[in-house]
This record gives sequence, C-alpha cells and structure tokens, in this order.
Amino acid sequence: MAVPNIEIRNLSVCFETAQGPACAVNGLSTTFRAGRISGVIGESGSGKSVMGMSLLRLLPNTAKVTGECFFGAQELLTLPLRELRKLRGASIGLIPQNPNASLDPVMKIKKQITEAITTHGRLGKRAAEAEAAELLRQFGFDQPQSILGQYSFQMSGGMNQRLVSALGLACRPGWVIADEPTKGLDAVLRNQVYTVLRQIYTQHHSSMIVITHDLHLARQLCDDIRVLYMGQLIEQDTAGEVMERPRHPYTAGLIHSLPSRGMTPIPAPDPARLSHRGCPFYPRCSKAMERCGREAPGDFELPDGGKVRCFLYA
Ligand SMILES: Nc1ncnc2c1ncn2[C@@H]1O[C@H](COP(=O)(O)OP(=O)(O)OP(=O)(O)O)[C@@H](O)[C@H]1O
Ligand code: NI
Repeated sequence: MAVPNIEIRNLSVCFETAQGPACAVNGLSTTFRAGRISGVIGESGSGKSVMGMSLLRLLPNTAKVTGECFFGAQELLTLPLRELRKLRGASIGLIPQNPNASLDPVMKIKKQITEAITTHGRLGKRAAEAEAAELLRQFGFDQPQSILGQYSFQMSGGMNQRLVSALGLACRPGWVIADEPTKGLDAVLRNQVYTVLRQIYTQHHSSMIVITHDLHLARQLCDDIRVLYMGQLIEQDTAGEVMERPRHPYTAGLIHSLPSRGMTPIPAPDPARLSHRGCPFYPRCSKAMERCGREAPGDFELPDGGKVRCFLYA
C-alpha cells in the first residue's frame, strides 16, 4: 500500500496558563508529502515539538488541540485510540526530543529494542535480536552486544539520543517524525546519524519530518524546509531555496546567526512595537513597514512553488 501524505489543516494547540491560554501552534496548515524529507526549523519555543507530538496525540491532556491532521483518509486527532496505537511506531515512528522520557529505566536495552521490532509482528524474537544489534551498529555502537545487555541509565546522554533513534526506526515505519535527532552529539556522531537517516530513507523509502536546530543538517538531509515562528508557518520551500535565498526576514535572521554565515543575532523585540495587531515578527523585524504593525500578512506564493508570509512579497 502506498504511504499517504500527512496533511495538517488549521491546527492550533493552546495551553491553559495563569495568564490565560497560550497557543504554541496557531492555525497551521501544511502537507508533508510522502517520499520526502521535510525539515522544520525555528527558534526554541516556536512550536516545533508541539506540532510533531500533536500528530501522534502525545501531548499532555492540558493541551487543547483543534483542527485536523490527516494520515491519508484517517484523521489522527479523532481516530479511536486503538487505531492510533496501531499506527504509532508501525506507520509513524517517533524519535522524541527527550530520550530519557521514552527509555524505560528498568528494562534492558535489548528487550526494549527487540520488543519494538516484534510488536507489530514483522520479525520473530531471534531475527529481532540480530536486527537490534545491526541497528545499533548503524548508529555508531561498535559493540552492540555489550550495549544490549545494559540499561539506559548506564549510558551517556549522547548514547541514549542514538538509542531512541534506533527505537524510533525499529518497526521500519513508512513515516518518521525525528525531533532533534542530533541534539548533544559531536560532529562525528551527528554525521553518523545523518547518514543512517539518509540510508533508511533511501533503502526503505521512508518519509520523514525532521525537527532540528541544526541548519547544516537540515540543508544536507532535507528536501524541503518549513520555518516556524510563534506557532505559525512563515516560510516553506525547498531546502536549497530556504538556505541560500531565505525570503522572510526571520528566516534570513536565523541563517545569518549561524557562525558560518556571519553570526549576527536576530534583534530583540523593539519595546515601542510590542503592542500591535500585525505580523508576529513585527517587533523584531528590521524590514518592517508601517502596514506590518497593523495587519497580519497571509501566505504569498513564490515563483518556484514556495510560500512566504510577509508583505515584502505581496
Ligand atoms: N505541556 C506544556 N504546558 C504548557 N506549555 C507548553 C507545554 N509544552 C510546550 N509548551 C509551550 O509551547 C511552546 C512551544 O513549545 P515547543 O516544545 O513546541 O517548542 P520547540 O519549537 O520544540 O522548542 P525547542 O527547539 O526548544 O525544542 C513553548 O512556549 C512551550 O513553553
Ligand atoms: Ni522541541
């Protein structure tokens, strides 16, 4: 069966706080196309993880989620939990941002990975154990047998980061949501993770959503990139266009803050511009026009098929 697209329609996620509801995702619509690696970038707190976790309904129940997320014909937000559980891991694998929360501290690594491999019945126990060792080897563990006999608390943070990547891919899901898969890894291991993701994508034709702060990874690994700012998608295009010809002043700011691209930080908000009804980036934007404080821009189509939410392109 063909792997379906993931289509998000008007997704909002709000949390109740002492100051009233705070929305981490604001009316977001986009289609992640099957057969592609789609990157999601944006500063800390922009809503990347909340967007990813809402697809699998893994947010705490204090999150108020509205909108629709289609996995082919199935609507994930209203799907009976039993059906959703069948999809998790088997059809949509997750490499979560926080490894410690997803590794079981009282279960040996071997059991966790082989169970993940056998859960959906793809392989028997023996074959699963061999595959677990092979997966670990791919993720840079030279002596997988000794790792398999240990517990996650005996591992370093970087090892656990790679272990959850192996776990997320154990069922060979058609879709993978990878949330910061290279976080905390040194350059050699980052490259290794990048190589495995690329291999898995090529060998198993997996489709991926890769959430990352690592713009170099995004440029190398992803076909296209989406940029989130305050829970809104403000730019989307091919990875090449976004990285080499960023259109939105925020995207340009993110790229120019890279050490290799000048290391110029994005300015802090201008206090005089804080109360406005316009573009969410208005208080920090060096290219802001008078209109930007009055009115929120919609999406403008770019000639090559990309989209940008900025009046400069109206
Ligand atoms: N359980 C929660 N309760 C209240 N607010 C939350 C909760 N989870 C996330 N948020 C808020 O939602 C916003 C978006 O968080 P999210 O984790 O999606 O950001 P992110 O883009 O993934 O950031 P990072 O790059 O640091 O991982 C943040 O302001 C965060 O404080
Ligand atoms: Ni995150």
